[in-house]
Amino acid sequence: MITIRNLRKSYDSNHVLHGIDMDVKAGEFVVMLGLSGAGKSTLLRCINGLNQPDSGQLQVGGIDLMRKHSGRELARHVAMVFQHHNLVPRLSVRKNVLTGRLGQVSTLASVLQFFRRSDIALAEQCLERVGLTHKAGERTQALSGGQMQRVGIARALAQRPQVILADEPVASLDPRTARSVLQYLRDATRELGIAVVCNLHQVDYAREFGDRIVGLSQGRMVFDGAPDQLGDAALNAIYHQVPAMAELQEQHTPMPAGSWMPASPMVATTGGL
Ligand SMILES: Nc1ncnc2c1ncn2[C@@H]1O[C@H](COP(=O)(O)OP(=O)(O)OP(=O)(O)O)[C@@H](O)[C@H]1O
Repeated sequence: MITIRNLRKSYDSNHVLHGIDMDVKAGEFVVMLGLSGAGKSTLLRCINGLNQPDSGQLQVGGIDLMRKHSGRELARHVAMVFQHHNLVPRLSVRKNVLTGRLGQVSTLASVLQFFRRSDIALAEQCLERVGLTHKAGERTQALSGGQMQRVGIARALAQRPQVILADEPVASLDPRTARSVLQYLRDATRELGIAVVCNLHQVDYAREFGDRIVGLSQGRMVFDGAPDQLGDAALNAIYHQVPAMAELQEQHTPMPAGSWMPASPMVATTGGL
């Protein structure tokens, strides 16, 4: 569903991604971990077409993003779930979910907010998936933060995407609500066979919800494996800046599953992750 090879991205002289390799399959829930500034959001923005990579290969749902492509077509394949949900507070919950269909109706219909019956039925199904059928007619601004994030997930599902990218979707939620939101996201994506890449800062949630975890450090992939392979060594590689890593990665060999780049023995162990 997503194929990334030797992907590089700079902002002027700031080299942010240094040759990323990653494949994500349909139905796979991949959690991406990394320190602030590691390049996680930049990678997501490359996958959703907002950032143009400098070089490498990037294919999403059969679309080659390194070539000229239609943004509208890509929007049909890729949906986003944001940290601050990006909903319209004064609109009803149902209408917010229906905005997920706007990219798939004509421009006139989208300006007039004219939706087909099938779109409305789909919005209802998506709300049911996140347990919010009873809130469909309410103004979105009356919902709790966790409920709003579930509306954000329903809106993403209403796009019928092949890929969902979630950028710190539970950063502003309490632990119980955060778990419930991640559970809804994971269940829906598994049942619908959607490929998910979800940036998180919480290692516990990554272990609990990820089918697979990838770790980014200074724009390099330093871990790619199953949750039970994410031990101290891998956490050191992800959360500490290790000088030797740069030289090792420059050789650019794709990482086998479960592998991590060794941390320097000089680096202290991570605490409070
Ligand atoms: N639009 C931009 N223009 C210039 N530099 C940018 C831009 N977006 C990100 N950067 C830089 O790219 C680097 C990686 O940022 P990015 O947001 O991808 O990191 P991140 O891992 O997602 O961090 P966080 O966890 O804090 O969101 C940082 O040095 C940042 O300053």
